[in-house]
Amino acid sequence: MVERRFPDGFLWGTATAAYQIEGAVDEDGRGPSIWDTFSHTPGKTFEGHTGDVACDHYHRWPEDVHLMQQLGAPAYRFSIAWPRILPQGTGQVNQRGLDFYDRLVDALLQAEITPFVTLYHWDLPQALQDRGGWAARETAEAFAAYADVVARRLGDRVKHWITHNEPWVVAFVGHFLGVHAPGIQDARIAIQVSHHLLLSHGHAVPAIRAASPDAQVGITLNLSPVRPATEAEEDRLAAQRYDGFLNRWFLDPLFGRGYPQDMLATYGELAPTAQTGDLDAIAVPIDFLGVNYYTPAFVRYDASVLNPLKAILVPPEELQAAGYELTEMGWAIVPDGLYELLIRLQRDFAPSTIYITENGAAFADQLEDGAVRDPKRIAFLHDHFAAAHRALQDGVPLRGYFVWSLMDNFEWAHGYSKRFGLIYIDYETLERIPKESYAWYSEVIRANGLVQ
Ligand SMILES: CO[C@H](O)c1c[n+]2c([nH]1)[C@H](O)[C@@H](O)[C@H](O)[C@H]2CO
Repeated sequence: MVERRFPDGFLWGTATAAYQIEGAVDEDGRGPSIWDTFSHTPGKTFEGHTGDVACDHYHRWPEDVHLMQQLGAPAYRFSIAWPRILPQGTGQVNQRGLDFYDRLVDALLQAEITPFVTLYHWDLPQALQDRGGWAARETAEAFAAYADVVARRLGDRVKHWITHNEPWVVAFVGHFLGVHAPGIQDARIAIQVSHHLLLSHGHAVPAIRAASPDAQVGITLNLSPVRPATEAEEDRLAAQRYDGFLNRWFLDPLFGRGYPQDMLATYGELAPTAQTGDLDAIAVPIDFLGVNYYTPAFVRYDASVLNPLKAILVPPEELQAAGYELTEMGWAIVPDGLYELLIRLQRDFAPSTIYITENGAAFADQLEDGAVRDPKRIAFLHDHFAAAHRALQDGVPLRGYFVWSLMDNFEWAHGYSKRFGLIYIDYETLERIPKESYAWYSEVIRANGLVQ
């Protein structure tokens, strides 16, 4: 008996990203990306892992589409590798790169799977980085030109487009913390990068719409409810600043409100340089908001003068001591955080449509007697699906849910040490082994709801 039934036509899916699964980094004319450079730089990734082979999806995609078909998920979110399409970032188009995605899209449609295409999931062509990368305004234009090339080739069949995956991570993990490519540690550059990413989104949307009639176009943000560590005034104010840093800095301009005044004041002379018309371009109406949710942000005041935010995240061990169960990433498991986030988005921004474009968890999956029993992932997904269902009942326009991830893959700086997949990858043989959660999710999709 289905206790929590989702609306008819609800788009259940899975998600991946090019650099994390494809491999074949030197094949068919692909150029190097900043993640090729970064992962090959000693000390940057777990045990020097790279995406050179990854899951070899570039060659094994027919098997992977078959596994999606067997799962029964009606949608699949994947990203296109800019360096396969424009190896130098601009200029000469690599037709063999377009051909790969053309074949993949046709196979998905043949399998009655709706493709959701992410145009940028962090693998900037190295040639563009050599010309300033996202810190250079020209890269925003290069992105719009890349989007145009891809949409012209696939736009007759791809009708769901995501310009960017998580501009906050690209800007602040890649250019402030420096633990993602390109490994820059500069707050001013990071804030300027966030502006150029949003600007590139604003210029890409009209290009996609022109080349892909009646398409739905959106952007995916990593968003979290922000919870103060204590009710102390300084912690509550720190949480407010962190909410501006993580959430409102992107949501406000995308929904036509410009950059939040409190954050411009907090950033002071670190604030981005914008040109006339930039904010109007960024505020181009979108058809949906993609939400990546994994865990709330628990925040406390930090007096360090080197930290303009004066707010830091509570460390995982403290959360564990406070009773939270953690995933292998050290992220607290808080399904209600998803409900809280969705209700807030509906209340404060009222997007016409929301897709959860990523939600999932890494656990210490073990292959035993040819099987992978992952009850923690089943419990994680069950409880987050239930939270999404509650939000739907409270009026949130949620139209789909993409589990991260279809298969274990290259988890950025963690390399292959963290497993998020519904399908286990044996990295020795590249064999695909569906986990118990794969069968469980298949049942949820078939029932279009939770059965208990
Ligand atoms: C706080 O988590 C982030 O929102 C986030 C988590 N994740 C992501 N963003 C990225 O979009 C994926 O490429 C990662 O593989 C995935 C799992 O780490």
